[in-house]
Amino acid sequence: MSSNSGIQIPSRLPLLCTHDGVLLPGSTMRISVDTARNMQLVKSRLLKGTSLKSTIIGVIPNTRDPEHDSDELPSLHSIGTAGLAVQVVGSNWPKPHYTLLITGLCRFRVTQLLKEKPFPVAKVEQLDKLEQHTEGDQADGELGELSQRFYQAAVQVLDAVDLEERFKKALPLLTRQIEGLKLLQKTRKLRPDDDKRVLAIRKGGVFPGRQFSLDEEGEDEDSDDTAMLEKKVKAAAMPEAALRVCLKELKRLKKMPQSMPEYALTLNYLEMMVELPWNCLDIRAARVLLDNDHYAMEKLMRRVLEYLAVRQLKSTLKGPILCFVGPPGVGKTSVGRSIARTLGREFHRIALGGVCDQSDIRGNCKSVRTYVSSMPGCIINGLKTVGVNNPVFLLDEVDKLGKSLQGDPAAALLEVLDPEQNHSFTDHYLNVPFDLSQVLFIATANTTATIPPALLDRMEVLQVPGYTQEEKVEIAHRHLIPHQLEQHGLTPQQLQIPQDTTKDIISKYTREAGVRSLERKIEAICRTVAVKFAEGHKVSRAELKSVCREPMLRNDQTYKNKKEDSGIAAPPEMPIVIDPIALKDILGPPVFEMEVSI
Ligand SMILES: Nc1ncnc2c1ncn2[C@@H]1O[C@H](COP(=O)(O)OP(=O)(O)OP(=O)(O)O)[C@@H](O)[C@H]1O
Repeated sequence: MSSNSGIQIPSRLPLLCTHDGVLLPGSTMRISVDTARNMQLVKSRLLKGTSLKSTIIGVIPNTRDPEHDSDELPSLHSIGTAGLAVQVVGSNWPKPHYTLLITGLCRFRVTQLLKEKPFPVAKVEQLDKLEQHTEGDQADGELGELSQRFYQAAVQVLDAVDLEERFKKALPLLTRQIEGLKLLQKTRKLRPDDDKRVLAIRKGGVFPGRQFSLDEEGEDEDSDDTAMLEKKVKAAAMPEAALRVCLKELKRLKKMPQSMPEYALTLNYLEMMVELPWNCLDIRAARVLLDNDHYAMEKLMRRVLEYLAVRQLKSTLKGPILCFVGPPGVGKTSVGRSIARTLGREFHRIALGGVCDQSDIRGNCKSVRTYVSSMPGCIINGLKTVGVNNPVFLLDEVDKLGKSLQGDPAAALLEVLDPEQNHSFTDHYLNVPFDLSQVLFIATANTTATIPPALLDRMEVLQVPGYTQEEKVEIAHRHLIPHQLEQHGLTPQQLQIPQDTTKDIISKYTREAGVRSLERKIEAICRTVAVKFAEGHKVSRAELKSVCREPMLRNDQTYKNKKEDSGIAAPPEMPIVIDPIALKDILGPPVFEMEVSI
């Protein structure tokens, strides 16, 4: 390339129109000249000229068939290649023609056609700036290096005179090229949405060794990509050992030129690792989830998270099972449900209240399987319902287990909860062992006083105390009201229950440690309002007013008159705000009076 440096083509060039090939800079081709215009050019320019300049002509593609070449000059392609006529050979057979051997020098653009006859001459602008490709030029450093590498590879192949040796030399180059293309394709498939990084890899090329970064921005994008990958690796909740391997690979990846085939392979590996469902508990995510579901349960949640974290570290842990003890309606069942959701497991509640027969736990006797009444116990039934072997089973009301002549259900439950035995739990109906070791059991009770001591011994009791009035108000507004609105197909834009109304519900209509009655009262309000909305078009406004107070009374008199006169009211105006009068209308007179100290 450096041999071409400094070439300056003349600003006017005679144009040779070709129709059977395109001359490209750097290539040499034979051109057959037989049209009148081209013959004229050869005769008067190439054969008569004596200077080097006279042997440079413009070769321009012209698709027109020479058979139909007329006097009229066809419209010319605007870009052509200046070529050096190295050889001219003439012949009269089968018809007069010349054969030119021409080497392409550089591209040019036709700026003005100066004359058409006897052959076209045009004013041209040189396009390839050959002089830029000289050594030492700052902008050309990488191109120079590229051409150097290309040259060395080409010389290697050139030196291989023996065909077998030539194959041996050329094949690895070709294979590497194909390998690189395949890797690029793979990377593109792997991250179809991330064109930027494919582009960055493509820019890097597939040459071994130093990375040819043609774009500094590309490097920045790569470091962004590895940073992103690092984040994903850390967030993938993989076990410690896997995380260590990933971080090591990531470190290697950062140092690796992306042009190396191994780069794409490592990237592939890491992408795969982050996408695997590691099924590990992300304690931080679990905390957020549990906190979102419940209010004022920090202590209980902290212990639950500790319990889950320890189980995650040691899945074979044969520790006690958790038992939530507290008054009704404080959220014991719903915490159990949230734990299942957090773990991504199925949830099943087994009501133990009133169970007094051990066959309720472990099924009817195998010998009477054919009897109509024979059936599996609640554990196997539960597993059948959820269809997986690792659900969360909530053993509700363990304190209300009974006892009868048919055997002690607590004894059967002991077997279920004992990690030493429950991997081969035998239900009498099935009569084959079933592994319960993957099931996560959580028990609930209102009091520990009536839990059989042997069972209590296997449990870690977590007290769930009742709530204060303020906590109940918060629970109502954060959880109960939004939940009930949703259940009744209502929105906060349709129904609003102010905090003062909630306080009234708590103090005048409920008397409980938990929030179950409070939830029922909110449900009653939602139900009434939902019915009114559903009947909206049939109910008169006056009727509606007797139930709900509407704060946004419209001032539009025509609207009011129209509605009141017709008696066929439009849907209630929004939002409906439940004030003390509306509350009394819906829930009736207060059930409890405020206690006043005298
Ligand atoms: N802290 C809380 N935050 C949000 N919702 C709560 C909270 N405590 C209770 N609830 C809600 O109150 C309702 C009753 O709770 P839940 O049925 O879990 O009570 P429980 O303690 O299991 O009662 P029981 O002992 O009668 O079975 C549920 O809708 C639950 O979501």
